[in-house]
Amino acid sequence: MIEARLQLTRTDFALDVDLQLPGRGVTALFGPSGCGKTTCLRSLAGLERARGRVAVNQTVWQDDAQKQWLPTHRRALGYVFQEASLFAHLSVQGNIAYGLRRTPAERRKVPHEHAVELLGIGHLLERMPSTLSGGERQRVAIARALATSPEVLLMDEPLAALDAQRKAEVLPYLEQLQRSLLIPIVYVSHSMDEVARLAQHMVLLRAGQVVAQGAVTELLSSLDLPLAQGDLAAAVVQARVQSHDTGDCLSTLEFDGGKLLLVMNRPRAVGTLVQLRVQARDVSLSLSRPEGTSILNILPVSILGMREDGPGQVMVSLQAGRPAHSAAQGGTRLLARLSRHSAQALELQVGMQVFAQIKGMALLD
Ligand SMILES: Nc1ncnc2c1ncn2[C@@H]1O[C@H](COP(=O)(O)OP(=O)(O)OP(=O)(O)O)[C@@H](O)[C@H]1O
Repeated sequence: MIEARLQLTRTDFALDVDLQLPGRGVTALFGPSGCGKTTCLRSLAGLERARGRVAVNQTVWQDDAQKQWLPTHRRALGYVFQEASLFAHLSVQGNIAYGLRRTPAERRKVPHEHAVELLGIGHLLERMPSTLSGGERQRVAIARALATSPEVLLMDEPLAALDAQRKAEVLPYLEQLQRSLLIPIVYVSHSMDEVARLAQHMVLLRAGQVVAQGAVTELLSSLDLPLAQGDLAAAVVQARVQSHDTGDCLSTLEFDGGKLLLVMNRPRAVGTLVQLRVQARDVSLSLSRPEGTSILNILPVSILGMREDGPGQVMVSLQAGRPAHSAAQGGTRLLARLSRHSAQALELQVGMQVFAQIKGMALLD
């Protein structure tokens, strides 16, 4: 668990946040350019001198009320910058060993071979940084940060300096880290695709303040947040591959709310976890189950909320798998963007059970 209360004032900017971040998985710091994501991350690391309190797993890194302050090198953290900052005069092996030397023996929990293996850089150990691609350099920088056995990994847009191909090369390693590490990762990004793919938790920042923090799937579909507004609004669905029909290239995916069918040219193994992005504009609603339609995915859903969304449009938040009034937790959130005319014609109301037709969805990988 990471708790941080941070305040910092600059001429044109003030950071004032109170964060409670889970002790596992990836938390994304998300928001528009200049909202304070990097400042927040640097303040957590002690690279900026914000006022307040920071505690990681009950270890206090900073508490101004108690006049406590640990400098960055005494905080058990790994920091990955946008551009990998490797020591040019040291080999890959030397760079990783440098991180290791910095760590007291009693704190070494991640064997250096494990960091090397997780990032797939075993074959690069003798190489010098100048001979590496951008993606490889960044993987080495992440391994070096991990080799220090941090209690938390702080990453500031680690993919931002990479082209699309390099990004695609590094992303699977980040996913792997997320799955196999027991430490939390705080990940700055302004790319919703990255957030949807990597993060389970999200802090939404605007002008130095927290607009909302919570599960990514919930924040994406909260009608009172800007993420669930406009033409690009989308929900993320976590699912598991249940079976694959090779004849039709059609996979059946199981999720908390039912089953979905997806044409997959490159089928994933049964049991694989996948994430799907379902755009609000690709979901339409009907009062009864449509028949004789080419649409593969039709789900019974209940209406959680509705909100005007631009001229003549309505955004509807939906719950698949559990009735809206059910006390049971769970189910999966979806969004549908409809014309106000249709919403009125169907007399849609909060709490109603309807059918969602999903015209398309994208696999996030
Ligand atoms: N060293 C600095 N001195 C003065 N102002 C700064 C400094 N660094 C950042 N700022 C300002 O502080 C605010 C927050 O910057 P920050 O870099 O944290 O935002 P961000 O959300 O990470 O932005 P981006 O997505 O563009 O990287 C901005 O208004 C920025 O101009």
